[in-house]
Amino acid sequence: MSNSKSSVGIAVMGASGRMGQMLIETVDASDRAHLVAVTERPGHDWVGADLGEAMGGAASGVPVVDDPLEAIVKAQAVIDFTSPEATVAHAKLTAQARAVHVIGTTGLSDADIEILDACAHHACIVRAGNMSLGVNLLVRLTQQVAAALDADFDIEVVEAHHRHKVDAPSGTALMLGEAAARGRGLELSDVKDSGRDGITGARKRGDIGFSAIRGGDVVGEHDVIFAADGERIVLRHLATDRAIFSRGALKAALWGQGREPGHYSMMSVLGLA
Ligand SMILES: NC(=O)C1=CN([C@@H]2O[C@H](COP(=O)(O)OP(=O)(O)OC[C@H]3O[C@@H](n4cnc5c(N)ncnc54)[C@H](OP(=O)(O)O)[C@@H]3O)[C@@H](O)[C@H]2O)C=CC1
Ligand SMILES: O=C(O)C1=N[C@H](C(=O)O)C[C@H](O)C1
Repeated sequence: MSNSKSSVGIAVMGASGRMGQMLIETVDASDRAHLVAVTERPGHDWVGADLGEAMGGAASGVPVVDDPLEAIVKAQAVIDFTSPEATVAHAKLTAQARAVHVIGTTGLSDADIEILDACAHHACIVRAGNMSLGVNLLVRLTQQVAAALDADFDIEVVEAHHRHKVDAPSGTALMLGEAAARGRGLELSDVKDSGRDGITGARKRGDIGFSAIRGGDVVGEHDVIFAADGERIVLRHLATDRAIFSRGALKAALWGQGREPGHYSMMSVLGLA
């Protein structure tokens, strides 16, 4: 764990979560950042414990707190993979503290995103439904392929995740669908077809369909299918290790230092914008 003058102080929200624990490992292994604070939901078993001991190791000297403000005021960057409700509450505080807020949380509503837009007038927010290099490159490729093909090619986004995931379509699937719609010069909301069940009628030409599979420990799999008569193109990303997301999030936290307030995506961080 680095703690030199140039090292960036990071707060991780939702420390006990699948991503929370991965983020803590990634920050600990970095020579450009160090952990200054971690939070958990009020009432969680870990609150009040030493983080290292709560994770089953040696004492780390970092307590798990349930007051987000207590964590945010110590940090130069806040990394947040929690729930939509918690993330919106955290954004109001990071805006006041002028801390960089890296948001990986998915399932945010349009109203939530409007609040984040307002907070981004005061602080740098980097938000993406997927922080991996591979998926962000796939987003770019999806837009290009969609732009090259007409509506004779039906576009379907199929995603698979572990049994604990609570939102669908995944944040990544929505990024891919938005990229496909953009490639065709359309708004996704005008052509989105999600959650087919029962007598749905035939597929509408030009629609972008979404299907979600949930099971086991699947980290995250996404296919963008372009299906025409007689041929199919499939663009695919397979995540096998959550470290791809935490490495991306830490990169965003470092990129955000000294950055003008604004609501940025990983495309900017990765130089793909
Ligand atoms: N953008 C990306 O690259 C990625 C995004 N994600 C997204 O990140 C989010 C989290 O995923 P995952 O780690 O699998 O989920 P988990 O449920 O494992 O983790 C979420 C954690 O946040 C905690 N939490 C909830 N509310 C609060 C609060 N108010 N204050 C502090 N902590 C809180 C939860 O506690 P408790 O369980 O007690 O409620 C839990 O420990 C999801 O939205 C997921 O889709 C995931 C991977 C990659
Ligand atoms: O909940 C997850 O696990 C993941 N969520 C993100 C999403 O909704 O796309 C990113 C990744 O696929 C894992």
